[in-house]
Amino acid sequence: MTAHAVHAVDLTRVFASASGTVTALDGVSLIVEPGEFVSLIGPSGCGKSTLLRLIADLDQPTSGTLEVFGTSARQSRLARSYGIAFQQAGLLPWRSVRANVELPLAVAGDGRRTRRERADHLLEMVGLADFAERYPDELSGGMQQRVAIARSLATSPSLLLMDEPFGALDEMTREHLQAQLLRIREETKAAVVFVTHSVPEAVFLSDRVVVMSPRPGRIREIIPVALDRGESATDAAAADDLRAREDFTQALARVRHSLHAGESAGLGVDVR
Ligand SMILES: Nc1ncnc2c1ncn2[C@@H]1O[C@H](COP(=O)(O)OP(=O)(O)OP(=O)(O)O)[C@@H](O)[C@H]1O
Repeated sequence: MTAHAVHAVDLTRVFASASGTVTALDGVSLIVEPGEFVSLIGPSGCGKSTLLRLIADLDQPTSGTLEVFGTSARQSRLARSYGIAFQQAGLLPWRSVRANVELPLAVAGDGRRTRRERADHLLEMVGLADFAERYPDELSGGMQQRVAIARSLATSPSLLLMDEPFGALDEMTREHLQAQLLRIREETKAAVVFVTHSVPEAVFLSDRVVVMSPRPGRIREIIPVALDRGESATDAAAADDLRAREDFTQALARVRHSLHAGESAGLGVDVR
């Protein structure tokens, strides 16, 4: 039997601070299957980033168990099973675009030629082949984010962890990158855990939307999204059609309803 991409059971994370303790996650259980796209959505402070950081082994749970591809999060990190992209692209300004994408491969000890071939392939994939020699501050925000996504794919991860990667971008760029992400995911077959504040973004991208609630951070509901996305990954008109379709707007309504089910829900969430 193939291992789950992510298998979290009863995860709790309590932070101690001068003003008391904060239960960022309380009894969170979640399975993400290989190749599955799962979004985490919920009001500010409901623990989305905390959950992502635990999966990435950037933080440790207070209690509960967590496996990534059948091993500990730490082993999975060491095996380079996942790539990470955050809201800020986090590129190194003194390295060219290509050198930024090559960085994880350089860290892993890959040779110069392998690195270059892989980086050029990934830049092609995100539509930036002509910008390999440029430097990050010569690129727009959307282009920088595409470089960050290319970099997160450098080691061919089976899991992508993305924390609001399009959060700082304008609506047009955002929708364009959502389509690119759909296509990249089709090509790489990677599982994705994707944190967002946008209901339409979550519905457009996900196989399942995990709705979370705060204080303490819990999973309120997991909503399956069964949409035939057709050519949306490659055809902007098809993506527009999808966003106007009744099954799409019904899925939006379903997620919004779940978000609003709690008294404090809706805060910090884009429910347009
Ligand atoms: N290192 C930390 N020390 C203390 N408290 C923390 C720490 N990290 C997170 N928290 C608290 O844990 C809770 C969950 O935070 P988290 O960042 O996971 O929420 P989030 O859902 O990602 O929020 P947002 O949507 O605003 O990014 C919050 O109350 C936050 O203040």
